Amino acid sequence: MEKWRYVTAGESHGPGLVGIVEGVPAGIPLTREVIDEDLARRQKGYGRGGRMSIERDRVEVWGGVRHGRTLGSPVALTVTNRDFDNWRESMSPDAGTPDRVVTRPRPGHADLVGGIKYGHRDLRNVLERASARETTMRVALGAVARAFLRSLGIEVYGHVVSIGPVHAAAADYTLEEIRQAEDSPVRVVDGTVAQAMMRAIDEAKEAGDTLGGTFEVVAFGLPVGLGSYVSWHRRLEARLGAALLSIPAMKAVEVGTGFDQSEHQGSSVHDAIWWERDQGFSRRTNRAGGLEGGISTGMPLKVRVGMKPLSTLTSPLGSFDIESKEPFLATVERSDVTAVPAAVVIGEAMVMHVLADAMLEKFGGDSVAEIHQRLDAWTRYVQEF
Ligand SMILES: Cc1cc2nc3c(=O)[nH]c(=O)nc-3n(C[C@H](O)[C@H](O)[C@H](O)COP(=O)(O)O)c2cc1C
Ligand SMILES: C=C(O[C@@H]1CC(C(=O)O)=C[C@@H](OP(=O)(O)O)[C@H]1O)C(=O)O
Repeated sequence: MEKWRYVTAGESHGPGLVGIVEGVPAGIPLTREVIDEDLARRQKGYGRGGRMSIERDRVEVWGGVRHGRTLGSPVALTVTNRDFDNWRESMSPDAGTPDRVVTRPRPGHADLVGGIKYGHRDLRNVLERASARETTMRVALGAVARAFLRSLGIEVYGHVVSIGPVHAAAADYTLEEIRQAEDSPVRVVDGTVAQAMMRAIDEAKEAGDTLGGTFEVVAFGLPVGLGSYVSWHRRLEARLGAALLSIPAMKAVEVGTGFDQSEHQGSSVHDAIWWERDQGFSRRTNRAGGLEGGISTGMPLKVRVGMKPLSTLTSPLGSFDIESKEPFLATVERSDVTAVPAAVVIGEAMVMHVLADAMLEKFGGDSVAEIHQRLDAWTRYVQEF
């Protein structure tokens, strides 16, 4: 069973989002400011639509934290949807006749298949939860995982690699370099491509279209030995892949130089093993992206994610009304043009949930101090292996 378990609830235009994470060790330094920082990071990014100027995501802590430290009990969080003020009637939980009924499914969104699956003839009942608004709470809970991992010397950050056709140069960035992407409106480390990315976003907007892209998430400071090859569901890349593909609009995950590896010979792909008396075993390259046999190697863990262009287009695409069965051209009032910079922060959160779980699985413990002791003993063992 998973050691780090979390659940979220809440609709996009309802009162807000709720989340609980269970399995959080005691003694982790955690404040509202730390969580709000990641929530604010998720709201940023050139190409977001009107909704982000309405929301000012701030967390409320309902349990699990006292005087800036976790208690070992479940951590319970909420975030208010400010937009709910404009939707009070439509989103009321009380009995009544729904207004603002949606009968025109957007190609590429969950509207049609969700309606068929759940028997909803008002497709608002689908889009309210399929919306990526829900990822706000994954990021809030992910900030709890960040605080836990940070207390053990692990840092997880990401950056945009491409938006539409515009690619940043490939590089093995340090943590400090990746953190600099925060100053970029498109969350890109390579500042030389930022303008071209923003131009591509402007052009897509002008054309009533949308753009996808790719981003990278890197975890620094991981010990050797998280995950396992012994069963399919314990392989760390399988767990990371599932977590990352669970983010709306994510369609591809690559570990290390994954796709490129398939085109080269083994001798130029695998990372040679090195040994030194003081340091023990290490690698001088990291094409594997920090994983071998589903187990962390101690090198930075690197995953890349491919995001599709958003489906709500202002330039219309063909669809049929589910009531009248009349064809129509799907159009909208409000949507993001691209959300790749925001998706980076959601990707970080999903990686951190997986890593928090893997750390608990390997090192157990009810308090951070206890886990620290086990991690230190393990690190000594690995050095001497
Ligand atoms: C941060 C973020 C923002 C998004 N914003 C929009 C949006 O404004 N309009 C839209 O149509 N889809 C948006 N999406 C994508 C949809 O939520 C997603 O396409 C939909 O849930 C269907 O799921 P699928 O694409 O995985 O099949 C966004 C996704 C993310 C991660
Ligand atoms: C609200 C968020 O993203 C939303 C995700 C989304 C979608 O269809 O996924 C559609 C848009 O919402 P709306 O229809 O209200 O304009 C985005 O703004 C958020 O990220 O917090």
